[in-house]
Amino acid sequence: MIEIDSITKRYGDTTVVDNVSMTIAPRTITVIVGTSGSGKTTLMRMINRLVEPTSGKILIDGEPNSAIPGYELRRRIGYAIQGHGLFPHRTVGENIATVPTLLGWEKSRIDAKVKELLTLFQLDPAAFGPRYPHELSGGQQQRVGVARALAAEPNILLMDEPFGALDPVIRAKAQEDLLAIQKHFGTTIVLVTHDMEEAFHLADKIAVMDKGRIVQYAAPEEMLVNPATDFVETLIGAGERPFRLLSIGSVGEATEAGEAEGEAIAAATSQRDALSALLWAGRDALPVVGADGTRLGRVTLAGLARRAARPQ
Ligand SMILES: Nc1ncnc2c1ncn2[C@@H]1O[C@H](COP(=O)(O)OP(=O)(O)OP(=O)(O)O)[C@@H](O)[C@H]1O
Repeated sequence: MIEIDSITKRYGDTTVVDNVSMTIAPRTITVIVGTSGSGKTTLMRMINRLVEPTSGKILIDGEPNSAIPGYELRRRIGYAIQGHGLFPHRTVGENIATVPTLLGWEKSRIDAKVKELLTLFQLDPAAFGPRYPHELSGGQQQRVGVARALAAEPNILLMDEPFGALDPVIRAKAQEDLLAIQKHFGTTIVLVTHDMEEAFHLADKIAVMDKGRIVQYAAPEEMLVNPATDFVETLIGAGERPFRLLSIGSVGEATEAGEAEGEAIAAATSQRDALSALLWAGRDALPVVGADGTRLGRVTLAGLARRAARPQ
């Protein structure tokens, strides 16, 4: 659990984060959105003390982060940023091993961890471990960046625009990977993004920042139905509301009994992408398959239309 208590950051006369309080529940994904310069990155960096607050405090599992030594913060809180921040002269394996090496883990334990993470991110350890970052695609580098952030088994992961530089197809895949990894490790994730679609797809809770303050901190559905201010409503995009609702849910949750013709959709796909696939295929229904390829039922236009309507 992360408890942010009346935290303020000033640079000279400028208040960048203004008396923010919020509690982030364990094993959830919290997404921070807001206009450029609203203080999102600064707020996040105060969690792992890359930025020291002017006033206020932050508790990590009940303990003030100011009382936790630096090496311990690095172990407990992973950090992944846009552009991956990989060390260019270290191999992929060495990059992932950075924090475990600093912490003095035994070599066999480090090697096992590197192998586990590369496998989890669908990168063959024998092929990718010895390569250098410039020998990887942008999407592969991004995965290595997240793998490195997870290497010391942190229970908190901070991510600053982690998918910002990726093209839409790889970005969607990276988001699915993140959801799977969050489930696998039970990590508490705080993620900053400019992309509202990404926010609605990933978040358990969304925090909207404006001029250093949190103007709304709520579950995505709640924010859609009851935006706290005009600013929040504008940010969500009123015309996008039905589609945002569909972004929140997976096809698995919308699967109905019955048969359908056409190219199957994976249960993990967002309902929004399923709607798009249905419209593009010109069909009323498409089959749904699980991760192992088994038929689960079908997803229908009518079913998705019901889910896109304003919640009662
Ligand atoms: N070290 C610093 N010294 C002075 N001002 C700073 C410093 N770091 C950040 N700021 C200012 O604080 C404000 C908030 O910055 P921050 O990076 O937290 O915003 P953000 O919401 O993450 O923005 P973006 O979405 O553009 O990344 C900006 O106006 C920025 O110029």
